[in-house]
Amino acid sequence: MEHGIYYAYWEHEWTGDYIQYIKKAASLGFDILEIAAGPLPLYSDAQLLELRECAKEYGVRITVGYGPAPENNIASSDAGVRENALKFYTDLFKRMEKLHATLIGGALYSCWPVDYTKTVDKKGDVERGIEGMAKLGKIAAQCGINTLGMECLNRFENHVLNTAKEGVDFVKAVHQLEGEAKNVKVMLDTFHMNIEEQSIGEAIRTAGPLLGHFHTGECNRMVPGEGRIPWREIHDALRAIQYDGPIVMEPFVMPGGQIGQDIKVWRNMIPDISEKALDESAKKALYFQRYMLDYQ
Ligand SMILES: O=C(CO)[C@@H](O)[C@H](O)[C@H](O)CO
Ligand SMILES: [Mn+2]
Repeated sequence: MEHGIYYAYWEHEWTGDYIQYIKKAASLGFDILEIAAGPLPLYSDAQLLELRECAKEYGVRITVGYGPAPENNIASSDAGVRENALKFYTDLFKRMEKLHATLIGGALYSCWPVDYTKTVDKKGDVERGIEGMAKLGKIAAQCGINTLGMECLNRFENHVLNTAKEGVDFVKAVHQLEGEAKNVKVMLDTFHMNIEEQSIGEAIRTAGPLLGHFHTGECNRMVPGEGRIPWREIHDALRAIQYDGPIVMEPFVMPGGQIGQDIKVWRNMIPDISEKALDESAKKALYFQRYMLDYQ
């Protein structure tokens, strides 16, 4: 199985020197580096090529994560915003094709984190989300993107998909609407499942063959192995459904910047947050994750 890490572990902003993080991921033994989509629209073709070649040289696969800004909400009740989102993703998918990146995950069906000072229209957001993802899936397929992970998030961050069951119903509705959008898949994250699911193992089994991407982290978003997430149960469920997609750890252990604000980290989660300590902790977590989750 391929194991990865989200670059944001080391950062305070939704951007960074991805070349440096490809090298770091490789040196720590990861197969995948997940990057944030946000900065990619500002990259020149030369920069995209440089990133692609660096990943190739270091044997690291690039996957993409995105917490959509409100103006890129494909399910907005405002038709102008939906139009803008369609343009944004169409351009992003072309950039991903240049990067040879075939997977993107997150709340692509909505925006993130949701502004709950406004009244929520769940039914409307789900319906417009299905229509939007049917369009995006088809466009992404033309760019060689085989996975658009519909991340099921906890209630405090989004209201559209909170459970694996909601994710499955949503994805099936997208497939029914657009046969060429089979790349729209369910994405689960152990941190969110811990809050919303009655059984984490059952949630994974519910997603079954529709599961396309998987994030890991402890209940408080520390690296895998430092908390009380039921890793054995997860192993058994992933084996039962024969999941062979990526497993990307997404730890957040430091406050500060937009990342600290969006993830709501208000304290150092570990005593030493030096780069060296973070690297060692990631390496140990990778060893733990391979040991716990790889199955025969
Ligand atoms: O789990 C989460 C958010 O809680 C992430 O996967 C998020 O969607 C991503 O950080 C956006 O880049
Ligand atoms: Mn996640």
